Amino acid sequence: MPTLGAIADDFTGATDLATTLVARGHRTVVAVGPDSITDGPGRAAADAADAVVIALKSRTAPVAEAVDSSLAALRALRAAGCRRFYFKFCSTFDSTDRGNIGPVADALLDALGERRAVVVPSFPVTGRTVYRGRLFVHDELLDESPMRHHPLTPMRDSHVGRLLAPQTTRPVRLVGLDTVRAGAAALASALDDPALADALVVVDATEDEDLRTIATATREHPLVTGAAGLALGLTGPRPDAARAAAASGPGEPGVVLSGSASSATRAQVAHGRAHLPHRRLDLAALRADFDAAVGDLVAFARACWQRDPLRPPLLYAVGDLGDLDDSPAASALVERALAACATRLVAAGARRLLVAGGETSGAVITALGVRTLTIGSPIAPGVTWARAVCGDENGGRSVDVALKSGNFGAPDIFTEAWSVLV
Ligand SMILES: Nc1ncnc2c1ncn2[C@@H]1O[C@H](COP(=O)(O)OP(=O)(O)OP(=O)(O)O)[C@@H](O)[C@H]1O
Ligand SMILES: O=C(O)[C@@H](O)C(=O)CO
Repeated sequence: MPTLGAIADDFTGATDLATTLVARGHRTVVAVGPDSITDGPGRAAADAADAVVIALKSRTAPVAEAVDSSLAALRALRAAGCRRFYFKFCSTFDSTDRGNIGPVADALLDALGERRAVVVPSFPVTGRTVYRGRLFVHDELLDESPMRHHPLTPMRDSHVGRLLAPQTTRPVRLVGLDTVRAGAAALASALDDPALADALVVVDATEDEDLRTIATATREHPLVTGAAGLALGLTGPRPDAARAAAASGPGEPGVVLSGSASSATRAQVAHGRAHLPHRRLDLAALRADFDAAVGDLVAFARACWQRDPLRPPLLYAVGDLGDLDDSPAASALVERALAACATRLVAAGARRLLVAGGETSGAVITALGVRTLTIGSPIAPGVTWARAVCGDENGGRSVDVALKSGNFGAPDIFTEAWSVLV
C-alpha cells in the first residue's frame, strides 16, 4: 500500500518526480488523473506501490479547474492509503499572477487541515538553485533566462516570494541558506516558529545536501511542495525498486513529437534536424484542413520508418522563436495535432515515443488513453523512459514513452535516448 502521494501539475513533471522516487527506493506508479487508480489495473498497480504520482494537466488550466483536479487527486491518494503528500510544480516555477501554484498549495493545505508548507523549487542537477529566495537557472536569474519568453507562463521575476505572493491567500516567508546549512534540527525548529505558522515558506537550497536537509526537517509535514529535487531526501523502503523493462525492441518504429518552445528543446530540434528525418507542423495547413495535415505528417513518418527504422522521424512545432504563433488558439491546435499524430502513429505501429513539452505530453498521453505509467530506464536528469498501456480505443498496446520537460536533456537527446531503452 502506498504511503506517499504526489500531485504533479504536468506530465513531464510527474515522470521527473517518479524517476527520482524510484532511484530513492520507492516502487512508484504514475497515474493519469485521479480516476486511474480508483479501480481495475490502476488500483492494483497503486496498491502494489510505495508511492503514487498523479499526473494532472493543471499548470495552465483555469484556477478553479486546477484546484478541483488537485483536490480530486488528493482524495484519490488518501483513498489509496497515502498519508504524506507532495505537490510537484515546475523547477522554473511556471505560473502566472493568478496561479496555479499558490491556489493549489492553499487548497491542499486547507483540505488536509494544515496551515503551512515549504516551497522548494531547487533541483541543482538540472541547474535550478534558490538563494536568498531568488531562483537561478544555471548561471542566470530566472527572469533573465529563456523562461522569460515561455509561450504560456513567461517568467518575468526571479524572486520566488514575489512570484508567489499574488497567487496565495497566505503570507509568503523565506528561510535562507544559512538556516538550512545549520542542519535539519535547526531548520525544523525555524519552520516551527509561530511567525511561519500560516505561511508558504520558500526555502533556499543550492546543493543536493540542502535538499536532503530540508526533506529531513519536514519529514513530519503532511504536505511539501516543490520540484523533483526535494525527493532526493525521501528514502523509500526498497533500495532495489525495479524499473520496467522496455515494451519495444530495437528497430521497432519510434517517433519524436516536440511541442515545446523551450530553449533546450530548440537546441535539441536543431540537432534533430541535422541527424533525423524531420517535419515542422504547418499551422496554416492544420487550420485549413486538420485531418489532411495530420495525415501528411503520419504518412511522412511511416515512409521514414520504411526507409530507416533506426532513425525515428522528428515532428516538431518550434525550431526558433519566430515559429511561435501568438494567436490564442495556436497552442491548443499544436497540442491537438501532436496528439492526433501520436494516436495515428501508434495505430500504424509506433512502439516508442519521445515527447517534448509538459503540456504536449499531457495531450499525447491523454489521447492515447494511457492510465498508468511504470518507470523504466533513465535517460538524463529528470527524463526517463516509461512503459505505458494505451486505452482500448488505441488497441490496448504497450508502448515506451519518454516525456521530456522542455528545458531538460542534452542537445543530442532525440538521437541518443533510444540506446538506453532496454
Ligand atoms: N508554433 C506555436 N505557436 C504557438 N504555440 C505553440 C507553438 N508550438 C507549440 N506551442 C505550444 O506551446 C506550449 C509549449 O508547452 P509545453 O508544456 O508543451 O512545453 P514546455 O513548456 O517547453 O515544457 P515543460 O512544461 O515540460 O517545461 C504547448 O501548449 C504547445 O502547443
Ligand atoms: O520541474 C521541472 O522542471 C519539470 O519536471 C517540469 O515540471 C517540466 O514541465
